[in-house]
Amino acid sequence: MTAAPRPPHVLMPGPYPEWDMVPMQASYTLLRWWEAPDRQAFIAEHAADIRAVATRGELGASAELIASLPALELIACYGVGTDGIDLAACRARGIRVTNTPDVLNGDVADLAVGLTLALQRSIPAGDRFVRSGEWAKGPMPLATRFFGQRVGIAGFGRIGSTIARRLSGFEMELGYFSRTAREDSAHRHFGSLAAMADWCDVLIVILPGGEATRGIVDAEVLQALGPKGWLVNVSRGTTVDEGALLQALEQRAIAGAALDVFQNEPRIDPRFAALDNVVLHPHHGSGTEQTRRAMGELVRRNLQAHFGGQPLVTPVA
Ligand SMILES: NC(=O)c1ccc[n+]([C@@H]2O[C@H](COP(=O)([O-])OP(=O)(O)OC[C@H]3O[C@@H](n4cnc5c(N)ncnc54)[C@H](O)[C@@H]3O)[C@@H](O)[C@H]2O)c1
Ligand SMILES: O=C(O)[C@H](O)CO
Repeated sequence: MTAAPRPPHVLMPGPYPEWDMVPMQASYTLLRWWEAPDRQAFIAEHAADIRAVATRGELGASAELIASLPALELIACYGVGTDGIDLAACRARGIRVTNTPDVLNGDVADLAVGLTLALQRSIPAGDRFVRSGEWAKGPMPLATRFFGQRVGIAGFGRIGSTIARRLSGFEMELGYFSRTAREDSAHRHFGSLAAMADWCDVLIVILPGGEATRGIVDAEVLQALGPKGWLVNVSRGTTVDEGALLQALEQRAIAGAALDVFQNEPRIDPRFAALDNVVLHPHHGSGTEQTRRAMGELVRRNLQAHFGGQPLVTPVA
């Protein structure tokens, strides 16, 4: 009697929600790397068997990890941003990569709009004002009107265009920054981020991370945004020059910022917490149960397609 084939070995740098772990465990030999006391020894022990890595956006897959896995065929990312995965190393070896696009557009767009509202209408500050009893001493300072502003969206892809659709209900004048103008959009196109920052009241950043966009929101862009301008970043911490941003916030060279993403997450620069012109959020753009379930399902469909010899559902490479 021939032995049943072994379920493919899948390395997980970090866990997924239980509702994903249970079905994945039933189909694959899951290697729980985050639980290994000696991570290097763990890889050395299992490297020859590992055919897939099921990672998360913030955990990625480094060139070093990829090089240490000779049997690797697929990296499936739970998240749309693949800047943490060394795509060049994957392409060089024909390793396929998948992500979870589209299913999270609505949630990330909602958060971008919510953060902008929270920032300009001082919603977290209002909550603190009521809780602390300050209200009994007098009214809260006036906030800034949200509707009817000029909003510039940097990165006009799946999520950026969803943000634009959400904002059209708030009577905004919209512009977007991208390398080429989109024929399917009537909004104002900017080929220069600084020019858009100069034009808009609110700059929402939803570009991919990675080398091409590193520090693209720099001191010049912040200066163009100016003391009445607001920054909202739901992209990656790397797209903003954080030193320049902290200085601009501390000196009120911009009005304020709402940030879902930071450099050095989750141990962010403590200077942010001392500011009263920021709204801070823990990288939770897609963080609803509905969307996380859809993301997990898409990861599993990609793994299933790969090991079933079918075309990948959402390939990146
Ligand atoms: N905060 C969160 O929790 C969260 C959640 C999901 C996605 N994200 C981030 O949002 C990013 C965008 O996601 P998406 O699905 O909309 O991606 P997308 O690929 O559909 O859109 C990105 C857009 O940016 C443009 N672009 C890329 N490089 C550029 C450059 N150098 N200059 C100008 N434009 C450039 C692309 O042409 C594209 O139109 C992801 O890569 C991820 O980093 C964050
Ligand atoms: O890119 C994404 O989907 C989120 O930021 C999580 O990595």
